[in-house]
Amino acid sequence: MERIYLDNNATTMIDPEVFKVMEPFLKDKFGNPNSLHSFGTEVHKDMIKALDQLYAGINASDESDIIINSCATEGNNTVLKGIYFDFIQNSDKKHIITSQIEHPAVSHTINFLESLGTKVTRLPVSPEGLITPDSLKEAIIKDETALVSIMWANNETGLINPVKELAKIAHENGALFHTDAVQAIGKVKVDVQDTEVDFLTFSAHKFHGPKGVGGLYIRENLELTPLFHGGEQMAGKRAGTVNVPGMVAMGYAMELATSTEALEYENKFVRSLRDRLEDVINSLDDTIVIGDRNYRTPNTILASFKGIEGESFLWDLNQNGIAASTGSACSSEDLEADPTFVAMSIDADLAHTGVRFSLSRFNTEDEIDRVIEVVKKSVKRLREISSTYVKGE
Ligand SMILES: Cc1ncc(COP(=O)(O)O)c(CNc2co[nH]c2=O)c1O
Repeated sequence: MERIYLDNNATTMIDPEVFKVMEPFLKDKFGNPNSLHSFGTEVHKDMIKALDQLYAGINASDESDIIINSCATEGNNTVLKGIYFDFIQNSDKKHIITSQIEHPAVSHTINFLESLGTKVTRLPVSPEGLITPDSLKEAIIKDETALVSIMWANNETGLINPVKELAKIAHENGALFHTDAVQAIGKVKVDVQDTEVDFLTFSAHKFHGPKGVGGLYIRENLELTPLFHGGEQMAGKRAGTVNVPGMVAMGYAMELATSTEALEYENKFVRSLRDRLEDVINSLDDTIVIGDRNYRTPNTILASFKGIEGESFLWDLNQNGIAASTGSACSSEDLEADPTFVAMSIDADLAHTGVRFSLSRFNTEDEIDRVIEVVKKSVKRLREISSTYVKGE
């Protein structure tokens, strides 16, 4: 059976063209870039090219930093624990503001910092599922709030937060602004100069690069105590031998994912596939799609099917060769109601029925045609055998 992959918010396939660029650095060009001999120095120009691609991809200024690390989880920890070391522990600014719907890489790290004495405010989402500037204005404490950390786009709903406005409010009150942009890169335009964010994190495997490599953007004239200590790699900002194959691959993946043509393809063709599937889901009885599609990343649907446990639906889809998820794979084993649904005060029984479909540029019209047929049959079958579902109740 041909399998259909619709879980791209969890991870994406490496673009074959990216793999071609990466392969030599997994074979002949294996040198340690810190080595002074030719095996080390011969990879420098490729690393510089990769950095140029990353800077261009998010429109970072030459004076800013992009640190190559292992993933967005590391980047989020670096920012949050760096703020703890440099502000919470060593200044009058002891308050961090975040949201109730961050990925665990942010929320669990902030929970840990709270256990160490950090004052934390977790902003609720609006009924539309967004973090509003007004909610930040109410919570921020001038010259006491050290950092505001709000994700650019939510991994479960795809909903996009107004990071430019939120960063402005943070700066007006003497706070720095971090955004976890994992779900935004390659889907919407990410411009760190236009939005004036101070820290931004991303992972290559979310935009058709390899797993195990990510990036942390740090605005010019800012420094944080590093998470790792050791060698002098990344000018002492991130110790450890650089993952050259991953870095080179991530640079090219960033170029391919953020070009004007790529973003146009994502927001026209991929979105048209998403909208076609979403329209069919909306046509089914007792289903809801979370969030206004015009305020979501173009590839994501988080839908709730009354009377059908999310896990059961996923199993049925998987039996038909279709890969989706109940939300973040990091918590897909967790049957707790999806925090996003709870934060948006969606009925508890619906919160257990969330299924996320996340498309990519590698999906086709024929695939979506088959997904639509399977979804309609699965929903019908699962409701027929449901002991709780009564149409319209
Ligand atoms: C918003 C966001 N931040 C951070 C991460 C962590 O990225 P990593 O460090 O590269 O693992 C993810 C991964 N999100 C998901 C992983 O599986 N399903 C998801 O939605 C994410 O979606």
